[in-house]
Amino acid sequence: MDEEAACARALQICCSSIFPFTIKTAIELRLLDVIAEAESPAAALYPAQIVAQLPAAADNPEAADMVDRLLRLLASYGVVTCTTEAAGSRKYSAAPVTKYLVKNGDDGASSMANLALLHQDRVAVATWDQMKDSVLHGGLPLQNAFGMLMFEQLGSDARLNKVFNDAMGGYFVVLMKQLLQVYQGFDDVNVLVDVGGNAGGTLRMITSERPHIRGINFDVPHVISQAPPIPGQA
Ligand SMILES: C[S@@+](CC[C@H](N)C(=O)[O-])C[C@H]1O[C@@H](n2cnc3c(N)ncnc32)[C@H](O)[C@@H]1O
Repeated sequence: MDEEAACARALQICCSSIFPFTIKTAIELRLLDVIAEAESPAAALYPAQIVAQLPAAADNPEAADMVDRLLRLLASYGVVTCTTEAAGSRKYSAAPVTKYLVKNGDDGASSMANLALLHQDRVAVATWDQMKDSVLHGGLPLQNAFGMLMFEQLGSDARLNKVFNDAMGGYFVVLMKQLLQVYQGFDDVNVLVDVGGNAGGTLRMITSERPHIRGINFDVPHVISQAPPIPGQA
């Protein structure tokens, strides 16, 4: 790596927290949903067209300009595709990654968007802030920040519990769909216990594909009390 590349890399590293918070903002504003739902997959939208379609009305006259800047950054990471016209205006369209990050895709649960919201949640940010003191003085960062372990914290904070369960309930669908297409190991299983199975989504997918299996979801009370029943299971 030459000196100029090393310097540019160091600058990128120092600014790297900007990207996950831009993703969080794009997901919260549903920018990616608007882009992904454009008339055809190849359709590209100007920032002003995207802002006009946001579920929450924007009264900031600079909203389109800000969205343009957010999306330029996301385009540099391949989250969306950016095309620049001769006059300098930019248009945005979906990239292969976009569908995994929309909240309202064809299959609402098949999204990793809620995982990004969990990892960029204010509790996560406050936890990372404790990392240095954890290294120097011991204790887990979350425990040092909030005085309790993660699953105790989830049991005492209904908002955070929902953020966590929504995150678990989205990304695994994407992964399990792919796994169930290739994995044959469930064929000879009669009873399957998912320890730490959260709301039972993984078990639901497995037992609907392999109906001969009796599934038992095992998790902590504040998760099980919110978990929907699994059709066909006792
Ligand atoms: C990282 S999540 C994984 C969820 C799910 N298996 C998945 O892959 O999406 C860990 C799960 O373990 C559960 N858990 C934590 N401590 C537990 C305990 N002592 N007994 C049962 N479940 C527990 C949590 O409530 C949470 O749902």
